[in-house]
Amino acid sequence: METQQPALRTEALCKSFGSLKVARDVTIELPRGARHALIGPNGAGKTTLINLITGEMRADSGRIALDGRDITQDPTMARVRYGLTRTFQINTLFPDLAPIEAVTLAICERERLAGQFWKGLTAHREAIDEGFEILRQLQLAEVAIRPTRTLPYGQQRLLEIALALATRPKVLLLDEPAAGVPKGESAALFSVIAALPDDISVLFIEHDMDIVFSFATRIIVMVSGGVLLEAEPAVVRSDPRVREVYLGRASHA
Ligand SMILES: Nc1ncnc2c1ncn2[C@@H]1O[C@H](COP(=O)(O)OP(=O)(O)OP(=O)(O)O)[C@@H](O)[C@H]1O
Repeated sequence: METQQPALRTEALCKSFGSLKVARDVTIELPRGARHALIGPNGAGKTTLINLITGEMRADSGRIALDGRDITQDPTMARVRYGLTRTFQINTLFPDLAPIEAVTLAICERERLAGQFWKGLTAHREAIDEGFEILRQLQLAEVAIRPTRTLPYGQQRLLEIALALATRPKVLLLDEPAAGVPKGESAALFSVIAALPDDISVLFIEHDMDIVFSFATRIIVMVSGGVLLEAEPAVVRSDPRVREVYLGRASHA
């Protein structure tokens, strides 16, 4: 369900490295429940935009609002507390922990950061129950107690999303969530992402156009640090500028 207040809005974000402009007046909106893809050729500025939104990189100018709250000046950890979470292109998991251990730890960390010091077995029980519920959402319940290193890579990527969900995000930024996953398994991974609850808005970077056009409800096309077009998949597919700079050039984004 979309409401008037977007879950995330950036306004005229700019960032330069010396003379190289990597973000040019980037204004985007993510409505509640969005499943938006961010695409563009290599070096277009997609990961940079995610870094600017999370606060890992500071914009030279522009504003960012999460659920109407201006977070432009807030550090990354505060943004996570307000509900803005990301995943990375590379695997950042602990190989010897089981998924339920990793997710439960992430939940306990969230509670600690929120200033609620959990005491006693009941509280831990609640964290474990919540952890199982998250793993169930990501179809990982059956492998909950296996060491992470023994899981197929696609399930490891889902576990990274599970850890992100442990922060209770309103907005989830996924930087190539299927990177490294065999092509035949990406669609299954994206169906799980698409089926996340509607109160989580998702922006994902993905190079595989079949996946993008199957799972994105809208597509933001970036070129040279700027937004070329933001539209529904059918409009993006038939836009001559997109074909020229991007789709017609190569299968790799
Ligand atoms: N810390 C940095 N210092 C200097 N230049 C940088 C830095 N980070 C990114 N860049 C440059 O900014 C531009 C955008 O990079 P970015 O990684 O955001 O592109 P991308 O669209 O995510 O590319 P890819 O699809 O290859 O991941 C590139 O020219 C890159 O070399």
